[in-house]
Amino acid sequence: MQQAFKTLQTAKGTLSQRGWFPATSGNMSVRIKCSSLENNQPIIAITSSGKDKSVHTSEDFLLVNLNGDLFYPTNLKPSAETLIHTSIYQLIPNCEAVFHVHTIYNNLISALYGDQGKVIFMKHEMLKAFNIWKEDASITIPIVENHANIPKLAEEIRRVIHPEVPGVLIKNHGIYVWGDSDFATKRHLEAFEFLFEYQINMFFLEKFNQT
Ligand SMILES: CSCCC(=O)C(=O)COP(=O)(O)O
Ligand SMILES: [Zn+2]
Repeated sequence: MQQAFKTLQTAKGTLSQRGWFPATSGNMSVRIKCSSLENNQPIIAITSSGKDKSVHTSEDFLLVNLNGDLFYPTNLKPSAETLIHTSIYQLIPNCEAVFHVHTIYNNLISALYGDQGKVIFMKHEMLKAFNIWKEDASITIPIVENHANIPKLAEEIRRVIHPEVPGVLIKNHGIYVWGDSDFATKRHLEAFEFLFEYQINMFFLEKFNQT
């Protein structure tokens, strides 16, 4: 448990320094290795709800099972989006960590391509960060509508995610990213954000050249 909280704290510090958790947005979780805590059922460590992620406190993380039931410490409130995390762990084999951030670039991409329900990136060296090494490499990231109702949003996400692509965009909200370790999840998130920033800059460059 202590190791999981430490892992989350380190990643939270790194990503918050980049401004990827504005206005208390975002949340993170990792799977707990020693799951003997409650009848061997899978357990995740997840961020508390509504915290300033740039500040470290003793109340930043807690433990829930894959039904989202809180069991340690019981005085804290888990992320409002816990159901999205637990859905991803349930559906994606080998998922060990899930990070969610709201950035300007992932919001712009979701707004630009949301109506198509997906955005495709092709022939970028950065696709190797997703272990795609083919000459004609591409990745298709699903985009779902945002819903204030989290069970409805989680259901939308469950409908589109699959093991080949470790992320899903939520329109005008943010991105959920996962991997088979916290290291892989961070690498996937950085690669997605790189591609989004590239695409938005390319979009405006092309517009500028047309004028
Ligand atoms: C301004 S943040 C709105 C809620 C949200 O989308 C989010 O990612 C943070 O929710 P949490 O309960 O995990 O703090
Ligand atoms: Zn969010």
